[in-house]
Amino acid sequence: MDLELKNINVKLGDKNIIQDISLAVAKGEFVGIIGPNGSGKSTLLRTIYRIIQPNSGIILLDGQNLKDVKLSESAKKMGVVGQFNSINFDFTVLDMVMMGRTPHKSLLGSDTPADYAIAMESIRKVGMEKHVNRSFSTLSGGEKQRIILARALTQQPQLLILDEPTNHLDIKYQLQILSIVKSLGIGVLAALHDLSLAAMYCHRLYVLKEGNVITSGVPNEILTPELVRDVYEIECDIQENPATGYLSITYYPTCRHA
Ligand SMILES: Nc1ncnc2c1ncn2[C@@H]1O[C@H](COP(=O)(O)OP(=O)(O)OP(=O)(O)O)[C@@H](O)[C@H]1O
Repeated sequence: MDLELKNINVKLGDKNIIQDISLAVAKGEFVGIIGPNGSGKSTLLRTIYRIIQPNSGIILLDGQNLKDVKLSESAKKMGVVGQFNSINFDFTVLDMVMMGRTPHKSLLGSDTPADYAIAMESIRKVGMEKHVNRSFSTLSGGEKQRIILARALTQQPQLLILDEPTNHLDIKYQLQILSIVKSLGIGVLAALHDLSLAAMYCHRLYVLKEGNVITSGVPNEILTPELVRDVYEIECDIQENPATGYLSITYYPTCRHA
């Protein structure tokens, strides 16, 4: 499943938040969106998963205008891990993950053993199998994040939209979650804050500043100290590790400590 955005504009209140953004995610491609706080990453993703209506522009899902696709149909195809996952009811971990099957069911459809098997496999993938009967609300922030990802995996989506999926996670789970997502081999569009991880996992990056894409391309080609200075207003050094090929980024403090 591929995703294409053509000239998307989003205005919230009296402010143009997203300005004429075009981007594409091909089948099997892991695409990152980076940019400073308030640059419009979440707004763009929320527009794609239909919480926000664009003021103009077209979103195509496998060539079909998203406006013409029923919400229930796009929910089958698009899995979402959003930024805030507060819930008002107390569910068990298993209940929470089983919700991922909902788009695939008819109104009164009941859960089948196959649904449970898919949910358990997703819980195992995120390393939470010991906690299936726990109350979701008692989990730590990172554990909740892993369960929300397991719910999205249970949906068996063809496209995943992730808004800072590694928020709250320790480094082991940051690497694990991004590796799991990449191994799915489906299209992924993820807003990421950590530039080293973005460079390590993403096939391509779009760089947002004040609601505009200022550049896009292969991480090792576009991530330069000049770009980081322009976008984040900080100095850094970027080297490619000759052994791994991964980028190593050293940030310089904005003021020296005594
Ligand atoms: N409903 C709204 N009304 C007015 N402005 C809004 C609204 N929602 C978001 N904004 C503004 O839009 C801008 C972009 O916000 P957004 O959350 O998309 O940024 P972001 O790049 O995801 O930021 P962060 O890295 O901090 O999560 C911000 O200036 C924010 O204050």
